[in-house]
Amino acid sequence: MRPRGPATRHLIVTDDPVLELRDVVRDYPGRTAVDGASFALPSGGITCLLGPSGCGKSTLLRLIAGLEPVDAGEIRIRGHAVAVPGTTAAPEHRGVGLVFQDNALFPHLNVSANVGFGLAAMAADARRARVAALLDRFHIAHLADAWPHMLSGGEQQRVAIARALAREPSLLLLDEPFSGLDGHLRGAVRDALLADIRAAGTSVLIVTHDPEEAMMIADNLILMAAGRIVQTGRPEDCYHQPVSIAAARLLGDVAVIDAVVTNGIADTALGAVQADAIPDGAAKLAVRPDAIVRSPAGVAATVSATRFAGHLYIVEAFAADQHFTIQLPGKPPAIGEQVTLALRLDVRALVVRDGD
Ligand SMILES: Nc1ncnc2c1ncn2[C@@H]1O[C@H](COP(=O)(O)OP(=O)(O)OP(=O)(O)O)[C@@H](O)[C@H]1O
Repeated sequence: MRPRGPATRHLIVTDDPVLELRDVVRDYPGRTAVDGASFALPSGGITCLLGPSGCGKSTLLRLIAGLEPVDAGEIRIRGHAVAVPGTTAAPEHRGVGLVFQDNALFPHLNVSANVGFGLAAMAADARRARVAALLDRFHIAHLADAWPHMLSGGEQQRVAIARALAREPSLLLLDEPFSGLDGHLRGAVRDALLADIRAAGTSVLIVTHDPEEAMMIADNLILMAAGRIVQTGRPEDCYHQPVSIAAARLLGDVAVIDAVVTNGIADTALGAVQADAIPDGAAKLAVRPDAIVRSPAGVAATVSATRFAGHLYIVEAFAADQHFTIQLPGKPPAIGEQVTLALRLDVRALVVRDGD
């Protein structure tokens, strides 16, 4: 097990959080899957938990759902402690709804019975009304009497989400809910489903490893790497103001440029930027690829490769012994051609001390 670092608290919104994790740890033999996770989730809205494969996202979701115990720390839902070491409230007592990738409907129950499954304690009339309202909300009323094996993947998903919302949970947990959707329909199907989920007013935590999707659908992001929460916040803030180069990489391509900091200015081959609070000496500048542009007053660079990426070209170039990957719209330069490159004047850059 790794020594634990100092706990960092990530709070997206502090008042009335639906979910709060404090220094949560989950150890498996030989590895710590969740390593001191702390964050709070606001009531309402969609939050995406994003990170590369194996970083601990599903484990964290299982801890929140109550399918596994925590080894250290605490989980609170609507202010109630539901997990501390040695005590794990059962999933059905947490007020969370959970939908896994495979949707896992009960094969021997029709759609209505699947959706109403958790409502056995309700009077029959009230149960029928709740189920009917959910079938309407998720546009599956016409499938009320169908069996799970008769449904498409998208229909099964709607049934699974309606079922998870039947008991009006405080929090809906979705594990990679869109991974099974077909490419060109994916966006439309996803957006329609999310609109229906938003209309239900439940707070939603979605696990995904797709950064573009996460930024598109989330009100807030939780970025995770190697068992740790590395940053939380609004997608725009996480994208433009990453806390580290590793955090920046979780959301997309990053160009890392050598810099030398002197008196709060980081100087690079492509221009200088402000670098307050960074000590003098060698540093790295991290920018999004669109922050490097062709400019007549720029530094001469030699193009070594170009790749077509649909709406733009990815161009590799060398200047001052450094390699740059940039994005250019329109006709690309030829291999071997000289281009002049500079940092965009309004560049938003992360400057870190070399080695950080
Ligand atoms: N029950 C378990 N026993 C032992 N190790 C486990 C167990 N479950 C997960 N792990 C390990 O813990 C780490 C985190 O796994 P987890 O499934 O939470 O990651 P993930 O981010 O959800 O990955 P993916 O995106 O690939 O689903 C992985 O290295 C995994 O092999």
